[in-house]
Amino acid sequence: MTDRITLTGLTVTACHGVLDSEKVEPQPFIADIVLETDLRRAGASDDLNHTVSYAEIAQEAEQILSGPSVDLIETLAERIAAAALTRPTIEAVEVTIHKPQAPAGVPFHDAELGGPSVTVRREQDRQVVIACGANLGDRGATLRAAVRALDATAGLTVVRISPLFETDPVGGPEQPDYLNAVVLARSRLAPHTLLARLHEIESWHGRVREIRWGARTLDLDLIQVGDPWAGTDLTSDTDELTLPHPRAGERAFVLVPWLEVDPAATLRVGRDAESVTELAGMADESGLRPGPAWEVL
Ligand SMILES: Nc1ncnc2c1ncn2[C@@H]1O[C@H](COP(=O)(O)OP(=O)(O)OP(=O)(O)O)[C@@H](O)[C@H]1O
Ligand SMILES: Nc1nc2c(c(=O)[nH]1)N=C(CO)CN2
Repeated sequence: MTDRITLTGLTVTACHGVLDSEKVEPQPFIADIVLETDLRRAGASDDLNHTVSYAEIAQEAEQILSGPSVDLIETLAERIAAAALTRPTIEAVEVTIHKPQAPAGVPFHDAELGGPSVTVRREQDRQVVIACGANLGDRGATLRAAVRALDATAGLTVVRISPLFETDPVGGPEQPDYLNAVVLARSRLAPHTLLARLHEIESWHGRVREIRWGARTLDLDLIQVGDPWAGTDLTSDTDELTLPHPRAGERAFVLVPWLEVDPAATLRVGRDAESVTELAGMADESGLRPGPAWEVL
């Protein structure tokens, strides 16, 4: 995403440095912070909750800069970047720390903006689980194209693709059998950006939403973002986006392919990270059969 929020010239006088004199004689430290984040939703809604408050980021950085003394400006940059990345909507952050009056034994031309600086860039990197299904048209070709489109998404890398399963439809009106698969990916993208991308790929394949659980050319569901076992997964509880996917834990057509790409997978159920193997053991697997090989599609 090329959208950015930029904070330039945040200045704090503090005692960071390797030299003993720097520990007692305050000098200015200046931070420039660039947050990479998808601003389309906030731009459309005018809602602060859909973006990141620059004031919050600035105050947090100010606290780090005026906090306990450290030796290196690298440490300050790293800490500011790590704090910014705790927000789910920030895809990446670049932090530059200037130390214009650093005692380096040489004169710098500009006492306010010259001198040494360090820049670090850190990216979000989360595991993403996406369930894919199709039961209209050339199901295999559609799923193949969808996986390609996922992998072509900037900020998302497909890591593993499960085998295809031929599955009986679960719920909804009478309809043809599905082909289902699960894709494991890594991504820096915020959950709403991921969802928007899944909808975009669905729409390229003529996906329409008329009947709940009705037949569809392509269905891409966001099952989980982050790792519940490590406590790093993201949750969301709106109709627009519910994370983890509220019905994933009982769907054999999601759980069984998921185990193929991650036998140790866990799914958040309430406060717990539950083993997907155990959940699959409780789900009704009778409607699942091996599907065609991806290679023959
Ligand atoms: N985790 C999620 N993944 C995909 N869509 C979601 C998720 N949470 C909420 N939604 C919302 O659900 C709405 C309906 O999605 P969709 O048409 O794919 O449902 P469905 O596949 O028929 O049913 P189900 O949600 O049971 O799989 C979408 O508008 C989407 O915004
Ligand atoms: N077998 C099968 N049944 C379903 C599927 C699906 O992908 N496979 N998707 C649904 C809504 O997402 C509803 N029912």
